[in-house]
Amino acid sequence: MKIGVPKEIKNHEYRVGMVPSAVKELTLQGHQVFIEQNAGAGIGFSDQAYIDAGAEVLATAAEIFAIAEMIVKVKEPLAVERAMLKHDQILFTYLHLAPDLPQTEDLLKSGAVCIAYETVTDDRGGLPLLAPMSEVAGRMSIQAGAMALEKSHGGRGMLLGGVPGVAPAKVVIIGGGMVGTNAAQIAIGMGADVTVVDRSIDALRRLNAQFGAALKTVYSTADAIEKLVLEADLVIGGVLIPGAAAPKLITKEMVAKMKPGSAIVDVAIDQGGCVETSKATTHQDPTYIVDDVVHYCVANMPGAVARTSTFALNSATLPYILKLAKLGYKEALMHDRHLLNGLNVMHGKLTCREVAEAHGLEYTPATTIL
Ligand SMILES: NC(=O)C1=CN([C@@H]2O[C@H](COP(=O)(O)OP(=O)(O)OC[C@H]3O[C@@H](n4cnc5c(N)ncnc54)[C@H](O)[C@@H]3O)[C@@H](O)[C@H]2O)C=CC1
Ligand SMILES: CC(=O)C(=O)O
Ligand SMILES: [Mg+2]
Repeated sequence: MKIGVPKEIKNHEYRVGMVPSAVKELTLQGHQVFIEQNAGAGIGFSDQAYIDAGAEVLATAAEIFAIAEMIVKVKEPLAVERAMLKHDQILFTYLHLAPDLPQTEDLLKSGAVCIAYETVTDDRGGLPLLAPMSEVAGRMSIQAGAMALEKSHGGRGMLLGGVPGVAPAKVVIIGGGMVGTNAAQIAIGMGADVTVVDRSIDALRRLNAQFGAALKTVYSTADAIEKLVLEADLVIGGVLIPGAAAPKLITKEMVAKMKPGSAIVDVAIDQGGCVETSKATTHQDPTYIVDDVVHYCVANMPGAVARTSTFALNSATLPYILKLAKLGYKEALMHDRHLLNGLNVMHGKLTCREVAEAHGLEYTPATTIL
């Protein structure tokens, strides 16, 4: 198969869809890989490293989209990229379609076969292609929150761990999955007073077993969230209903009643955010203030630590890339129900129920059109 890897163009996005060693796996199996010039340059992968792995370097994204049967990316395609997609071309990347109608409409129009990393599932009920980036973003969320609490960023001027004789900051994490668990690990490590809220008792049980008395766990209700958020110095938003727009668990009224100078890091912003006052920001200008509360809502957090993130992401995606390249999308999807869960759009039809519901569009079960 001909596989194309364009350079990412989102603000401060230095990740790349494939590292040179992954390219080599593909070329050793007889596939052709085309990579855009300088696609990995931001994180130390030279064009020569890709050539040595057997890839061909092309000067522009247009050439990559024109030649490739499968496009492998990291972030959702921006409008200029969407315009280059072709009927029956495979697009394998993060999509986050539920909060993004313009992208959904463009992908439907393209006729492409769009498989979203974030809705691919596994046998243990996990999301194996979201997990590595949630680990990164969960860990980063506490760094970002610690900065937001500094006076110069609009925060209350608090150190997360406090010091002897001064109490630590209160960190409340909404959602105890991958993001929440990794946020808890770092916040506990920094000495903060940490509480995780989840609606899954199993998630709370797992967290309790992992962190013991260092972590408080609370069952998620609107009342519990309100009480905790009003006492919090830092709130981390890490909830997810796979494929769907994030539920707005923190209302603008709650935000208005939060302590002045407190901070919210809404990691769930890629699915629209779980805080009513959240709107997506960029690494260039990551925070803004509403009602004296600092909001950090960067939708591509792992892009800031792009080298770590690219290795972590590509280790997870490579087996699926190899499978799609070897079998083609029809056979690969028909033989792997977990990969099939990743199929969001195909030949002008919406095949992800949650995305269809989010936009009030027609849902077509993938098995009826494959
Ligand atoms: N901004 C960024 O750069 C990044 C954002 N993310 C996003 O972070 C979010 C979380 O991802 P993961 O942790 O991997 O998901 P996950 O599926 O591992 O965890 C989500 C948790 O939310 C819980 N939950 C759902 N509804 C809830 C409710 N009403 N109250 C409390 N808890 C609730 C679930 O029970 C689950 O434990 C996703 O939207 C993901 O796309 C992930 C990576 C990077
Ligand atoms: C998952 C996601 O949105 C990211 O890694 O940027
Ligand atoms: Mg206030």
